[in-house]
Amino acid sequence: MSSDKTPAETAEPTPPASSPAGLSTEGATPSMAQFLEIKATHSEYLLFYRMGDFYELFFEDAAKAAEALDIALTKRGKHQGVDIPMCGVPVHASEQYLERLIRKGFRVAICEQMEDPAEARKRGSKAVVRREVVRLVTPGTLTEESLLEPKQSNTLASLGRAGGELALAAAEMSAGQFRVAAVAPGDLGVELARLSPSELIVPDSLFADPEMASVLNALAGAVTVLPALKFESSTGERALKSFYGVNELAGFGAFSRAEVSAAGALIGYLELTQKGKLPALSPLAREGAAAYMAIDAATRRNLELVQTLGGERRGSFLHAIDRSVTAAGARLLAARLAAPLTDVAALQHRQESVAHFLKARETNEELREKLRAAPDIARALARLSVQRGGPRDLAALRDGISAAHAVRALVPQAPGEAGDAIGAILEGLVALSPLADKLTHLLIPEPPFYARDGGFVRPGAHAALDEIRSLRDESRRVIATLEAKYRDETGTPLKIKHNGVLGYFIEVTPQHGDKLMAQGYRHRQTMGGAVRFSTDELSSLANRISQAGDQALALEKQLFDEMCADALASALPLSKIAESLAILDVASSLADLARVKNYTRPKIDNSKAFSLKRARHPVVEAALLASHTPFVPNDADLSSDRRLWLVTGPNMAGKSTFLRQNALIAILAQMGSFVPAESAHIGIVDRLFSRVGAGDDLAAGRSTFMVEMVETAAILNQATEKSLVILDEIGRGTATFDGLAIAWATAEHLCLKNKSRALFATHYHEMTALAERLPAMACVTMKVREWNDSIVFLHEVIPGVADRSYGIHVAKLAGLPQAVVSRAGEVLKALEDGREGHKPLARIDDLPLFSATAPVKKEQNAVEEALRAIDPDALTPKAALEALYELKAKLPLN
Ligand SMILES: Nc1ncnc2c1ncn2[C@@H]1O[C@H](COP(=O)(O)OP(=O)(O)OP(=O)(O)O)[C@@H](O)[C@H]1O
Repeated sequence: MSSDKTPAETAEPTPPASSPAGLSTEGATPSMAQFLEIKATHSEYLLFYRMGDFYELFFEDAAKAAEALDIALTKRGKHQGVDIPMCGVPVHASEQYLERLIRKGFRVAICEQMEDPAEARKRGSKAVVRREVVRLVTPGTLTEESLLEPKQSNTLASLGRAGGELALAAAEMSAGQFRVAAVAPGDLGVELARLSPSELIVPDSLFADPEMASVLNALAGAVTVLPALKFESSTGERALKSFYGVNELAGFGAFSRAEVSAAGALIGYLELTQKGKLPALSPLAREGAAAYMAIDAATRRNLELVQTLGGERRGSFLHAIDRSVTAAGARLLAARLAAPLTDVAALQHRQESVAHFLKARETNEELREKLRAAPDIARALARLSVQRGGPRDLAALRDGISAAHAVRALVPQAPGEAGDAIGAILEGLVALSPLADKLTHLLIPEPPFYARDGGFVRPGAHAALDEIRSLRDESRRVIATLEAKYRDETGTPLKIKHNGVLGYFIEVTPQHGDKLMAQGYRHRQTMGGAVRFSTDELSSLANRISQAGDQALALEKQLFDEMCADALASALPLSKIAESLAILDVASSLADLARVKNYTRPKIDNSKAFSLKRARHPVVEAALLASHTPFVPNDADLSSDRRLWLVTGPNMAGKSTFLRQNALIAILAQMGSFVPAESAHIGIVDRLFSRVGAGDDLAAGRSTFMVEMVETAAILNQATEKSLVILDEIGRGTATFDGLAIAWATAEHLCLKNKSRALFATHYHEMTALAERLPAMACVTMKVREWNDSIVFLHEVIPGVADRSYGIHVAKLAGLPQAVVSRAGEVLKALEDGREGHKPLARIDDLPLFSATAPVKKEQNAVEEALRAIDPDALTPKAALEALYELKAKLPLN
């Protein structure tokens, strides 16, 4: 058996196995046994098994991968008498296949050949090539450019529990960050929503804990369950100490056992997946509690912070405010959006730098030009640190350092208060000239991705390499001369060619073959249309060429390793440069945003103020701009004596837009950005809640109303005097009186118990009566104008109560059949009269049936018509629910 055959090829027939799962090694050949052993220890991974130029997958792995990748599933040999399913991907194109598998939620173990087949044969003709798993590819441990979204960070998180406490650690492998924080059980969902990890490792004991189920289920495919043993704090402490090469962890801070458990398990997982090639991570930093505005997952989703409800980035809040010019800047902006600060001083610091670049407009524009040229230093460095980098990554460092130089020369030290803020950023832009000089000297301007084929060292940069290369090139010229000489000698139009199997050879058409044979040329191969020969002279020349090529490659590889070592020795200053460039990009892009969109600097303090003048919704404003419609700015003032605003008004009048714009502005302000308003004064918001619109959580088996109530419960249980709460049409999903009662009690609780600043939009006009009993509640409404039996929305928030709901007008605008609109008008009148003391249903009974104004059949047709017009495939769950409401409304009353 050849040492490099697939295990399947050499399997001896034995009784058929009942299933490919749980395969035994009984009767297996040595190479099959090797495969099965490796697979057994990586059963939860798809095993990419290196066979020459391919990664091959067998058994169930092959079936799963072939389906996921849409590639051919074949068979290769038999195991215990049964065909072995097999598929494979070429090594050189494996990244693209990996990407697809990872995106589909698979985890992959890469198993390489650790020696040459020839070496294995030295141990005996039946020896198997040594193979080892060199890496486990999981969503949280990716570094490849093709596997990562440039503008999205990729966080690996770890959840630990010890002594009844929980802690979350998070590492950004591709940016080198590493943090840990204790977390209260009730805040776990919020913290995970902020981190939004690509992968969360949890001990099996926690995973089995029913109290964790709803939080962990929300992360679904991102959760990796590991044995609780891996989370022991003593093991964790050892892992951390050895990772940082220290005797004591105290130098990094005082960590609780839960924190050590989470952080230590994370390092352990990196060791497991990276097989010793550990990334460079910053010293473990402990995050203080309450450093960030708490925003739960539902609020993030409802406010469409980073993606719309339909899953698009375009149309999201982040998309509307992102004017960054580098991928690292975009990631930092997203991180700031995910975690708005609660520290006034830190926010003022951020505001100062935005103000500085807003004032220095010309510098800012030049700065943006320079930043645009800055490559992604952090990700290049991460790849190099786990030995997956290439010359292109070294060039990224070279160009990054030079961009940092250019930026430093451009941005002068700022005067006054901005001085501290700008100074702190510029400090990170260290010169690193020796490294930059070396990389510039050695690398060609645009080197290839991989080092394996060479060709990236600049000609003239290294004398010994130049010499070998010229020898190689010279020999190629000698071959051309040789060809001419042999043509003369033989009088044939022979050619000297090269291929991977024969190397260099002489080729003639068959009619000239005998002539060459007669002249003593050495015959090598006869093909259909050609005969191939060689000579001693050609062989020795070919040898020289190939040796020179090998030598050149080895030398380039050595130079590459040296450059990598130099770069990694400067990993810390390099990540500082990367960080400073990203901070500059964010400051300068927020300044650009403020200038272009006319944003203003909010006053931020620890008061409970929330006062905005002429404020706008960043996303709706941008959308309206596209259709040349002006956005109507609105004020908001939620000071203590009118901290709850009850917003009434017809559908489509702009209530939701108004509610959301206030929440978004609070986030913007606490990101350190300027805000879309004429003036703003915001007292730090500790928690932001938003309950808007209807959305089924069918996957979790909860109805619309249940979701609404769960979210409302979370708000009422957690909102504080410093929180901001947005409630849109609470109670809509149930019977009118129940809904009104719940909305009523919720508003009372919010105003009197939570005492939060709150905006409460409702269609229950009855609730405005609450204003008399709640002095801190104010009633506002959306201004509309009636015109020719129709209404015009003015989108202006004014004090007062909507006098009517105009639902029927809106229905008419939406194209409800005229007969339905008229009938609804009659019913409405009867209901309204009913409020004045008559029995409404009796009054409706008194009305002539629909048939009196329009034939019933016609109305049934209207429902049918509407049904026919619906394309279920094109509807979102929300739109479907709304369509259902509309359909019900179209039914004739009986
Ligand atoms: N301030 C504004 N200026 C200009 N147009 C606006 C403004 N506010 C809202 N609009 C427009 O009105 C549309 C409807 O707004 P919105 O969804 O906020 O209404 P609503 O009162 O919440 O309606 P519903 O009660 O049906 O949810 C928006 O899509 C937008 O185009």
